[in-house]
Amino acid sequence: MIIAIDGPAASGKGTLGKRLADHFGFAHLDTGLLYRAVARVLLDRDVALTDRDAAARVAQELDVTHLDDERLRGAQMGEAASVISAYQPVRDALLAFQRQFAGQPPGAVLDGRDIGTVVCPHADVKLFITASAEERARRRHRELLSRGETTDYEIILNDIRRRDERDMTRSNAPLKAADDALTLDTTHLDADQAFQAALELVTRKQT
Ligand SMILES: Nc1ncnc2c1ncn2[C@@H]1O[C@H](COP(=O)(O)OP(=O)(O)OP(=O)(O)O)[C@@H](O)[C@H]1O
Ligand SMILES: Nc1ccn([C@@H]2O[C@H](COP(=O)(O)O)[C@@H](O)[C@H]2O)c(=O)n1
Repeated sequence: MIIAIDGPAASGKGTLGKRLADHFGFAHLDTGLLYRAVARVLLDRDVALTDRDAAARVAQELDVTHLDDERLRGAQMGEAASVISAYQPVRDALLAFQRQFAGQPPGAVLDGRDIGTVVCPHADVKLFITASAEERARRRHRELLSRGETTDYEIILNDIRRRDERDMTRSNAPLKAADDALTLDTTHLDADQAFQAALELVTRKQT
């Protein structure tokens, strides 16, 4: 069984994905980490993010066993990932791994921007998780502060808006809900309430 979760930055996709995976005993992949990992290698090597060929090469050679580096979760990496993820050769290079991951028994939960539309168009359940930009910025602000990053709420809000705009308007695999996705607005739901609502949607879809 495959559960595909898409949505804009900091909407809670990863949190939900992990909880759903734990609940069902499935594997979970936060696909944003793949793009963040490509960006990290480029930044570490001082390669310009505009160098599409270099980005594609890094994606082709990416070591997917090292996605637990805390640095990947920082604000700079999210922004850089959003730039290089617009390049089709980068996306192509990461596709096979994501599909292979999705195919593992007894099931998998993948979250990202194009899971229901491109990576797993035949997923059993597709969720599109949203929340207002202001609420998402509040969540990310809290998260970054707790991780020791000095950040300003207004800067985060602007970053989120810019990243959403870039992700939604790019020509390759833009962020959008699949036609058969179930949308869940979590603006007024805490993490537990969002999980319960998502679980209900998944269960209803299964029966
Ligand atoms: N419903 C919720 N209410 C409040 N906080 C939440 C909720 N869901 C997630 N969070 C918190 O918001 C932050 C962002 O959540 P998460 O990382 O799951 O979002 P995401 O959509 O996966 O983000 P990204 O697209 O950047 O990877 C985390 O600190 C998480 O603990
Ligand atoms: N399936 C995906 C997942 C992510 N991206 C891009 O990576 C950026 C970082 O993702 P996070 O989920 O970790 O915030 C994101 O802004 C997208 O540009 C993607 O294109 N496809």
